[in-house]
Amino acid sequence: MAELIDGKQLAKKVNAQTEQAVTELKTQGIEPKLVVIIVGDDEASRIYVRNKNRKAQQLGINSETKQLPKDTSQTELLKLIDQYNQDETVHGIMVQSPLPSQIDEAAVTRAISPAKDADGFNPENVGKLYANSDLNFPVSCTPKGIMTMLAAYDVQIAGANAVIVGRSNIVGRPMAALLLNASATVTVVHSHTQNMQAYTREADILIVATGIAHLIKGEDIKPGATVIDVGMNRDENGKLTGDVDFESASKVAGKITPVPGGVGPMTIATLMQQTVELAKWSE
Ligand SMILES: Nc1nc(=O)c2c([nH]1)NC[C@@H]1CN(c3ccc(C(=O)N[C@@H](CCC(=O)O)C(=O)O)cc3)C=[N+]21
Repeated sequence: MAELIDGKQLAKKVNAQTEQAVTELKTQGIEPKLVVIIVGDDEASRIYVRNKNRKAQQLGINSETKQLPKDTSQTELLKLIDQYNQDETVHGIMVQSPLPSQIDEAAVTRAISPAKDADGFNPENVGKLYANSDLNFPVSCTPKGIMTMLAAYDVQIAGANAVIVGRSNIVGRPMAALLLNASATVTVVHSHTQNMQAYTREADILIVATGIAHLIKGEDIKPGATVIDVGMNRDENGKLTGDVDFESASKVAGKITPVPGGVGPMTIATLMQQTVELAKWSE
């Protein structure tokens, strides 16, 4: 049986470090502040945002949620973002997905100041990630949190075959860049890939981020591989399940993340960590 990569437990450790960093910043007169903007009333979004606020409060991070009506225009949203860009008490800004159809997500990511980009989605920061910059800059929290998980569980990255299933801007692409920067041999497979299993079966590190429940089964995994499941799918009963069939996969993998209790808690912990980093870098 595979070793469990316990995201919930690791998130606690990361959060404890963040809390410590917040205490230190406050002695220098800096109070880290995160602003979360929600447009509309998506049920899942509200739950995530409530969890984020609770976590921020626990760690001493000042968090403000700005709830906007679902018919908010793009112009109004961009104007609000600009106000937060100018506000010196704000260190991190994020706009929760999904957004209503009248709003262009790419325009929103461009509008958030790169120095306050809590999600790391601004193209300037994405460019630094791809260029393997050694400057300080924020990175998408889910893949950044996964790198923390791999390090904490002593997963060898340099020279490993890393296969990423999914090519989203939020997970697949930045994950590929981070692993390449850490000297893995990186392959990205996606919906147009022919014979996906031929790739996944060669992966020493397999990251699955597709939104397709149970896409990856034990037979698709190289024995002993590290399997990271980014999926967050709700089944008919509202139960959370990943993109990996944990039952069969955990018999083949060497290390594996559960859902829930894997990548999810690390995403939030990384968002908190990154907010504090943004505050630190703003000095
Ligand atoms: N701009 C933006 N940035 C985001 O980072 C972002 C977003 N929009 N929109 C929505 C998604 C989703 N997301 C999650 C984070 C943590 C859990 C999480 O902690 N999940 C727990 C359990 C949750 C449960 O049981 O419902 C777990 O996996 O153990 C889930 C989902 C961040 N997102």
